[in-house]
Amino acid sequence: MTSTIEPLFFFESNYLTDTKVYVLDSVNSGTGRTEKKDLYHQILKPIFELINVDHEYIATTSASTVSEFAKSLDGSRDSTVIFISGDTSVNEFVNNLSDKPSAKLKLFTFPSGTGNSLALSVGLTDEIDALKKLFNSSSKVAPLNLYEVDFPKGSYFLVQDEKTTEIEGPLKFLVVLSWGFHASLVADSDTPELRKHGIERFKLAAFSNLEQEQKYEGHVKAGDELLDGPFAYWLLTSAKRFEPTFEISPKGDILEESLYLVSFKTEESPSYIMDIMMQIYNKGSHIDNKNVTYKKLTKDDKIVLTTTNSKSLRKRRFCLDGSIIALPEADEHQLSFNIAEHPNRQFNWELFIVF
Ligand SMILES: Nc1ncnc2c1ncn2[C@@H]1O[C@H](COP(=O)(O)OP(=O)(O)OP(=O)(O)O)[C@@H](O)[C@H]1O
Repeated sequence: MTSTIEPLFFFESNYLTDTKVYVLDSVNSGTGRTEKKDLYHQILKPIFELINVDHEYIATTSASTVSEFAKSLDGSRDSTVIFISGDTSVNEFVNNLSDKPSAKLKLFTFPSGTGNSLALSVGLTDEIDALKKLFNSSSKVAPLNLYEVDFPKGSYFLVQDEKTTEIEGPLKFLVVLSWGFHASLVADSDTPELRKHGIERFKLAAFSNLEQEQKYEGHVKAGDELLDGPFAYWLLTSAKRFEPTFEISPKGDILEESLYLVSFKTEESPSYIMDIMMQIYNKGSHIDNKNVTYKKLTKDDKIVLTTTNSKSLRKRRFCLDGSIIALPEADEHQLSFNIAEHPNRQFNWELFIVF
């Protein structure tokens, strides 16, 4: 009898020549594009022309370009999609792939958004560093793990506090699903005014949230543990860091099929949230704080979150890789999460990350 051991990742040098190549430039990501700050036109296009990389360039023109592009992929060929974006655009792409075709999809992510947790998680820390990796013959490819969340019926996307699309089925996330303080600051920072500040927008929104009580009532069953709220902070993540120095999950490894629950309860003290945020910035030392829950969850763990007293909009907003989702107006809700058996699949597509 023979047995084979599948490697976690393999070296890959031919994704620019052997697959159909797309460059998806999400032009609103980060602080946007200007004539002087335009990675594709200034750097990538001239190099691709020089070395004859046949590719299709798509620049977003609206909030639906990413999803329309994902829906348009027909799966007739394996493809490589190079994202010049942040995490939200990658999430929108994955969640809008069509359920008919089947092919392999390799994703390469330039860290061109605000948070860039996915790119950071595979060591792509800045655009120039990522550019070197894109052309490096010893780049690696690994399965891109996706996690599933089932929102209550009637939940909807919220863009700049306005209701947009209603959610029709379970959604995938790649790096983070949050509630509480984290979701609130991401939601509140999504205004044209704050977006001009780049990564600082999260800090500005964080300070205004710190002036309000952070009390999100409910409980979570995570594996063999039942944790009672009210929570100030609550999230599930596969990533190690959300920003270069914001080490939310020091034991996290995006290449593993696992999530970490990071949460802490509401306290009376005026400074407890800031103190824990500083510990996160201090090499993730919050995981040693007895008030912080830090728990690894794998595919055998059932995760169910119940929210209570959650009628007010601020209490029922969630962040899905940067997108904001609101639950319908009701006192109580249940959300379930799933770590699948083959987490790098969306319908019949097989997804990989290049780094
Ligand atoms: N021309 C456009 N008009 C309106 N919305 C756009 C346009 N281009 C992109 N978008 C949307 O803007 C968002 C950009 O999110 P993305 O994650 O790429 O960047 P970010 O928010 O700066 O980074 P991060 O998610 O890492 O914090 C996506 O929802 C995308 O669909």
